[in-house]
Amino acid sequence: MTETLKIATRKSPLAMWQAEHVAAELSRLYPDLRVEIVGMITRGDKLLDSPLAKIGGKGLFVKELEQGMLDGDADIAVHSMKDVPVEFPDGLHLAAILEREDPTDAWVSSQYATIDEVPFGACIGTSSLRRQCQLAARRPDIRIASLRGNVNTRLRKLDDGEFVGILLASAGLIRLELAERIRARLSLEDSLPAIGQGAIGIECRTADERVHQLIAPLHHPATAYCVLAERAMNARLDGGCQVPIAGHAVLEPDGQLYLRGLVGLPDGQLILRSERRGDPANGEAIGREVAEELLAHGADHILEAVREL
Ligand SMILES: NCc1[nH]cc(CCC(=O)O)c1CC(=O)O
Repeated sequence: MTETLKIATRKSPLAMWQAEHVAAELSRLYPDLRVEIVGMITRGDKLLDSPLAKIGGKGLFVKELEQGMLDGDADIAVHSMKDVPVEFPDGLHLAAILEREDPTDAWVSSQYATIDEVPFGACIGTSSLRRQCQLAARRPDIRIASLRGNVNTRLRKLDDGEFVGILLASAGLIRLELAERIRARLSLEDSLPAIGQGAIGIECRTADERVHQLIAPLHHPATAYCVLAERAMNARLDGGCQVPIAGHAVLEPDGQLYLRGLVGLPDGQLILRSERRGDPANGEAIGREVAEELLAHGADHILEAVREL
């Protein structure tokens, strides 16, 4: 009998692309394996227009996929690491992290090549408090309007003329072959990315040895060191829901892991930053240290204030 592996995924175009990417990699590695994609509609997809922070955060996009794996309807779930909650349910874990795509935030606009060219008081679309906070710090005059929906919906709202430009993850645009819409990639100094941005993760049953062996070659250790450091920082900050937290790690040419973290007020009036370098093997400790320093400078007060908004 042919061996089968079932991939659970959300049905948004980006999620489907990511699941198909993993399916293609697995088929290339194992020509005899039958790979099936099981598209699921999550509560988060149904509630796309409500403020996510108020209805339970990002976990809403993964619960159905996790139940599918626990019930045996699927073997793995493919996620954007940015959207994977800190905790996993009993019986499931994160088993592989793929090589990271461009981690930057992208400026998308038909009118202005850079944000610096945007006229005083114009309106830019983003629903990310993290992007909003860093943008407002640079350009306090700019009006920021909420922008929800999948990548294609957001681009349509831009084209409808609601905004002079919008901010999106470069990785999503590149994967959907929309890279030509990127007018500028924001530097890590101007817009520190979200934890896990640009990386894809594979979740599976903790006890499933067969699946672990199948997906092991997709794991990219350098990306994993960085993403696990970012996630350790996020876990210590308790940044589960939609909060203005940024964190990005890189491996430097000398082999050191370099993690930068940021917590800010959504209006950009206050931004706390911290950074650390160290051995990638200690990435999670580095993440906790960056979080501790942010907390020592008052990050907990910022996060508490934001949760009450
Ligand atoms: N929050 C939705 C989401 N989750 C992952 C990506 C982009 C791809 C990635 O970061 O891996 C996006 C879209 C966006 O923020 O523009």
